[in-house]
Amino acid sequence: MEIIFYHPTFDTPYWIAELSKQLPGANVREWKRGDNQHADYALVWHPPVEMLQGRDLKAVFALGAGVDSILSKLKANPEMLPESIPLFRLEDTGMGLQMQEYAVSQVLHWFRRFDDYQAQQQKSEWQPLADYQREDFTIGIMGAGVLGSKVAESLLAWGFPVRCWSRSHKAWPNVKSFAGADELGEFLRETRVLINLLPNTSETVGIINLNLLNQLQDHSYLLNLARGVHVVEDELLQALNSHKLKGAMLDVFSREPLPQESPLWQHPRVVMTPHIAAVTRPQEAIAYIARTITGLERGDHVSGQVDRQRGY
Ligand SMILES: NC(=O)C1=CN([C@@H]2O[C@H](COP(=O)(O)OP(=O)(O)OC[C@H]3O[C@@H](n4cnc5c(N)ncnc54)[C@H](O)[C@@H]3O)[C@@H](O)[C@H]2O)C=CC1
Ligand SMILES: O=C(O)C(=O)CO
Repeated sequence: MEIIFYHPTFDTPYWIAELSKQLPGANVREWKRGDNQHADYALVWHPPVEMLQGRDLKAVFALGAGVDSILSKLKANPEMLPESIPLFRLEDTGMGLQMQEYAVSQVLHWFRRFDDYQAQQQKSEWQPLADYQREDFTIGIMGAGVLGSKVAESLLAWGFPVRCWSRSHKAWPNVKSFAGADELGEFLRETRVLINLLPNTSETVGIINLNLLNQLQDHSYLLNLARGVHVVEDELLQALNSHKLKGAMLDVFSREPLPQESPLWQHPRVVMTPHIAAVTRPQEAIAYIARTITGLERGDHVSGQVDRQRGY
């Protein structure tokens, strides 16, 4: 079995060595420009079109959870990967735990009013504030998929009321489930902390706009862990400046790196990280890919296949 690997920044020799260990019958090689030799599987992130085009592959694996970048490249170059070749993505592989760490730490930061105490400290002000109550701190998770479910689990464990919104209803214990455009308003009405874990699709671009933010509880918070294009950044600033939103923590931006001139950098109630909420963990990802390839070779049903029509 022949496997080609391409990632612009990963430690390619490590990946090749580990994949070779876990798939003993496979010959794994780094794809380099000009390599037209046969391959059964391709493991990729931001692949050049010529890497995939015209190949008779059994499957392609995206080396991340979101497949928006590869699907947008496919839209511009449909011949890069015919529909008959399945595309897989990473399901969790250690990203769920990282999202839990991120979400829990920031929700607790807001809940314990550390943002207010930081602002007071800057004014040398010693002033205990009233506690927030959990019943006024409903967490609303948009995108109830692999990562959304992990985040919901972790916040339930801290005793917060949790609700989720997705395409179809979920039967998760102790989580109120809302689905589709018809139930979005009801989902938002009681949400105090909105956590975004939607995929980037034509239906979700710009979904977090002023109209949506205005439907949240007053003095709400936004945690964007998914993609920058979900948020209309000017409208987010309007919601912050009107104090409809008390704070926002953003891991992702419509342009990355965030341009120096963006007012988000300096906003006193915005905190940010440079797209690190959950990164691909090589060991877990390699184990998942090896397991999935083994399953595909046996003809088993395996999970993680992207529905290209749906866009995730
Ligand atoms: N910031 C970061 O470091 C990372 C960000 N991500 C982002 O997180 C996203 C989610 O990842 P997973 O949970 O693995 O995806 P998933 O595919 O398991 O879950 C997606 C969820 O969104 C819902 N959804 C999709 N379209 C919808 C629509 N139009 N209306 C309502 N609900 C809709 C689906 O029903 C599903 O519940 C990825 O697509 C990626 O963009 C993923 C990993 C790291
Ligand atoms: O896996 C993804 O989709 C990511 O955004 C990784 O940072």
